Amino acid sequence: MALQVTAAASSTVSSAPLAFIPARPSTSKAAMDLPSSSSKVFPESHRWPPSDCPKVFHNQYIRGLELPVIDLDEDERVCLEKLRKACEEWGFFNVVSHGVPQDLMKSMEGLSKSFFGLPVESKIQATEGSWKFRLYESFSRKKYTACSWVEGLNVHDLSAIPQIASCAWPEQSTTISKTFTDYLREMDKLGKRILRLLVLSLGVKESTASDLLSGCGFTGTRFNYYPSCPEPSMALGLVPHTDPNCVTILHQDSVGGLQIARKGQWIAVKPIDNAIVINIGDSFQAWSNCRYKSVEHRAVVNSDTPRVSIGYFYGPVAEDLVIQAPSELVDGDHPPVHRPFRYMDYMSWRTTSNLFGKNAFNVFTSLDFPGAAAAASEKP
Ligand SMILES: O=C(O)CCC(=O)C(=O)O
Ligand SMILES: [Fe+2]
Repeated sequence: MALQVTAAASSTVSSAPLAFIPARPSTSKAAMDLPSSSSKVFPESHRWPPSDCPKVFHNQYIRGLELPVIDLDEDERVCLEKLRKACEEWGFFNVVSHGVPQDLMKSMEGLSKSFFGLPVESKIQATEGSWKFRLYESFSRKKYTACSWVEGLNVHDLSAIPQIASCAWPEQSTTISKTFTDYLREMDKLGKRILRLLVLSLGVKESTASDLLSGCGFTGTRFNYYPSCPEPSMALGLVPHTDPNCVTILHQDSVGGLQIARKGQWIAVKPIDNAIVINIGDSFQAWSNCRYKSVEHRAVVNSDTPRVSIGYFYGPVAEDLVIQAPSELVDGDHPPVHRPFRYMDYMSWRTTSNLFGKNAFNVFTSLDFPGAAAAASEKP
């Protein structure tokens, strides 16, 4: 059975398959290939096939195609209406008056830059264990032809904070642990607040959504560092993808590089001072019965200025939470689009599937899943 969402997603710009070559260099090989960011040599390991290369510059913003801005201090009814429109039309928006102290955001940005500025060996040493340090690699070695122009630090376990702080900044580890913890607490508060508003903006009562609201929390955070790149038009910072969780909170510096797929083109997102970018993840798309969609996005790089971004992923943490649209969102005009699923199963599927971009989600949640599973084992 053809899925509504599959059809919609296939019209996005990024559905063009990224070339598939199973063998990829190991992390250390990729690191060895990578020149220091000041070098003018572009390593072949990072050259993407022309069809995947970005044609829109990091700062090629289009007037009139800016992300909606939601002021969280506005009257709740007005805010919900704007939110609904932003989610239906974009799947991405900026929030202002979000309550996260500006100095905390700047401190975190500074810490992130300071961490990525450490020698490679120190970064690897400081992140052994539950921190996963990804060095110039694509999300999955199996899936992609080339490495991404990014260093990424993924954190799934908050108890690792003191370890990284004491390895990376032995002299100030207590203060730095506190900054990390305070920051993540603020992100958690914001994630909770946004998820509730999203539910209400769909006209669903909080009580109906209680399983979702109480079953979501921190599913991870990722620090991205994109060094300046001698050949940005042949490189990708992050490959096109959707986020699997419910709500992503993206804090970026002022350089620019985030691009989102919209109506067949890539739109460069202009950073706004003190604003935070929010996007809908796959799990919320499923819960909303596809009223709100997760949107493919990517990061491009530039030749002048390194960039940092910090993604905070808020989503299902309760193991027994089944992601399923509430009855208010299913009717004759809105038949069920996705099958119910558990987040952990979806995450396992993502790591083993060969599908790119949003296709992994579309196939995994399709209502005729057994047939779709066979399709997924084929090369895209
Ligand atoms: O750096 C960016 O702008 C995008 C980051 C992102 O999409 C992610 O970490 O999932
Ligand atoms: Fe993302």
